[in-house]
Amino acid sequence: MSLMVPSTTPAAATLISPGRQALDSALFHLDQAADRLHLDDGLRTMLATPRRSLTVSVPVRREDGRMDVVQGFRVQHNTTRGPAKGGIRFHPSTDLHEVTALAMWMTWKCALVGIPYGGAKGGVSVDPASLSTRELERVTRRYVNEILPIIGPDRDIPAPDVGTDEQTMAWIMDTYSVNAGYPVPGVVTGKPTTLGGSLGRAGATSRGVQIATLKALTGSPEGRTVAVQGFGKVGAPAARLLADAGCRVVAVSDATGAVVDRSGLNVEDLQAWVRETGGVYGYRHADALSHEELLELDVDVLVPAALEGAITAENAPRVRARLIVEGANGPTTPEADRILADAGTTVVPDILANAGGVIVSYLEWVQNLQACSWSAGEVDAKLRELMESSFDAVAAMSAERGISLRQAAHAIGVGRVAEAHRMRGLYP
Ligand SMILES: NC(=O)C1=CN([C@@H]2O[C@H](COP(=O)(O)OP(=O)(O)OC[C@H]3O[C@@H](n4cnc5c(N)ncnc54)[C@H](OP(=O)(O)O)[C@@H]3O)[C@@H](O)[C@H]2O)C=CC1
Ligand SMILES: O=C(O)CCC(=O)C(=O)O
Repeated sequence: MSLMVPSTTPAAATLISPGRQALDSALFHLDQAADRLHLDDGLRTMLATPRRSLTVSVPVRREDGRMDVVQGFRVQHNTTRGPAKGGIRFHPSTDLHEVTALAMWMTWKCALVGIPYGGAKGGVSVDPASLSTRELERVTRRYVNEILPIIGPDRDIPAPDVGTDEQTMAWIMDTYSVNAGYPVPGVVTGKPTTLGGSLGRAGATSRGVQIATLKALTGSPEGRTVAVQGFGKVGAPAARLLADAGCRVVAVSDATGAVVDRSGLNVEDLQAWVRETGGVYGYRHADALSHEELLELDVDVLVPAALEGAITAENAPRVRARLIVEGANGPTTPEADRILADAGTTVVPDILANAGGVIVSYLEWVQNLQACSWSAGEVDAKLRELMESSFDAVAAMSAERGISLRQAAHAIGVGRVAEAHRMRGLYP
């Protein structure tokens, strides 16, 4: 049984919303893994269907007194291996399909790296840049109040994603705790360290991207050229860490534009420019290029670290990077994957490459539950161990079975969740 039919032409893809395309991709990869694992139709359907999906209306009182209403979502895709876990995204194009896809990827990711969680994701269809800090706080608190009955340290633990940050997590912790009547730091991860956040969480996803890149690059990273799409919480520290490891970061982009310097960007200086001006656009010490050109640069490594659907059937034939390390979730469509595989390009898939964030979220949650705190070195050592062992398991299966790293990662992640279903007897 096939769970879906992916759109096969670029023209067809443009008729479908980005969220629906992301969900189609997620279902396509599940389908492939289910075939490989010989899962029966009932189990396949269970794994394709979210356990719980909540859509809420979030009224926002604007500074000028107007009242807007935006949509919010929390999808718990699976809770068979443990409480649901996953970030909260604030973005204007977020919809239920996108959040469902992202929640499903969280399930496989947590299973793949062996942490005791299911998968979830949340989102609010709002542009955070268009709101004042007070409006943002009101949206966050109201959204959390609406999803309150289904979250909690034993149920579902949110974290940052696109458009949210440590401050958002602090408001979530506070809103939940005020309702509970006592402080509940373990309800959310990615908090400021003053509220029980873990050392190392802020850069954890990027550190994982660095570890995955260094594992995937055969030979020394020295002088290897890198382009990074997205210069936010994942992309900017990833660029910096890859430069620290000896790579030459030649181009980065954000929503404002893209910049290139073949002799190597000074990432720290560029971060200072972004803090000052709000984006990479106009950076003095580099040339401008288009968003599309960045993805097609002749570089050793491309790190997509923005949104889904960046590399498609349309632009994949022009992608020249030999290695793609997916900092973002779902940046490569299944059609693009096939084109890249035929061209001999290695893709380290999202559920492996960007797992550093949820790994350190898990470490933060464990510290919260035990009321203790670990040093930055302890956290980094555990992160490194889990990233490297997960990478090795995926690479070994890929080599053994002659399948892509993405297919191997999904076979392991989906296989572990399917096995947990069988053991619990949820599927008699
Ligand atoms: N934060 C985390 O811990 C984790 C995040 N991820 C994934 O990583 C990705 C990025 O998340 P995160 O860094 O947290 O999000 P942020 O909101 O911090 O950053 C997103 C970045 O993408 C940029 N961007 C948006 N649209 C484009 C575009 N068309 N071209 C180039 N850049 C663009 C934004 O630019 P601008 O600032 O100008 O809007 C911003 O620099 C997402 O896919 C997320 O799901 C995965 C695992 C964990
Ligand atoms: O840290 C977490 O719990 C989740 C991070 C996340 O949203 C992701 O890995 O996509």
